[in-house]
Amino acid sequence: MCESATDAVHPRFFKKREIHVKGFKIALIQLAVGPDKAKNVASAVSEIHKAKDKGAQLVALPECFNSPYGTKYFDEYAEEVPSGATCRALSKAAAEAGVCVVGGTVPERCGDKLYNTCTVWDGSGKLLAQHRKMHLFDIDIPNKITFKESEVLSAGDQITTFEYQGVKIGIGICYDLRFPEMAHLMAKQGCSLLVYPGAFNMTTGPKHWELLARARANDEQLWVALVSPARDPDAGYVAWGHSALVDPWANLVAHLDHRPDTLVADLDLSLVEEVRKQIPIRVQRRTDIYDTIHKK
Ligand SMILES: NC(=O)CCC(=O)C(=O)O
Repeated sequence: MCESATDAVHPRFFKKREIHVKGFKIALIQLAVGPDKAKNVASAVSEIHKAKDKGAQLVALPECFNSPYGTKYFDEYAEEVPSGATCRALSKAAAEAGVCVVGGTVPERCGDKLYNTCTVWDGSGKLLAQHRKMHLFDIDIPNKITFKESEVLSAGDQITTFEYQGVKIGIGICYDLRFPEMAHLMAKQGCSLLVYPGAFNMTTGPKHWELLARARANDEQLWVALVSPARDPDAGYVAWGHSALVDPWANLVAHLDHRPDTLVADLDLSLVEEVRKQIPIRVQRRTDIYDTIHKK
């Protein structure tokens, strides 16, 4: 029952799949996604186990990892959360591997509505959190990309944060990344890391994907992880790829290119406090002024 462009890499970037700083080890799985749902889920499960073998404590999958991304697919691939086959596979994988799984997203069916939903499973396979994409991807860039999730999906209305092994983590889904207010609310709930399963495209990906991750990290002084599907040039919607990790100083510390791969990184969570202490914007906000003007 349900409730509720180009691949050019800027010279300043360094490409590295494994970094070693102290803290919390995460794996971002840039999965190859195709039309075969069972195959998509099986390869996600297999990658979760491989990531565990590399020491990951949290493993994250991309947006729409069990289905091609496109409005015409959502109804056919949709499942109830948490009773559907994909959720059951994620729960089992999380329990068997003993890791937290941020389960990318799946099209969720709830009554007569569909949502784009991320589920989060703890190391015993228990559902820790469920986030329904709050900002639907409705854009129209003539001769480039027109997409209207709202034709078939309903929007979520909740901020989603959870705690795992002492780390407070927030979840947004793809287009949610464009909304600083949402990241701000998650930071206010104590998050040190925001994870965004996402699938930007070949028009907005090169322009905004990394920029937005660095902007959110800089605004909120926390870690930001973006997890994309791998690029399939023959798909109806071609994902940008480039899963990425940004630190609380807004450095792009690691990223992938467009191919199937896994980024494993050890997050130094002490950087969150370091940057917040050294650049104390959190206590310097003039909410007295903003609120007054806002009310006029
Ligand atoms: N799946 C999405 O929400 C795509 C968002 C996107 O590409 C963007 O530019 O924003």
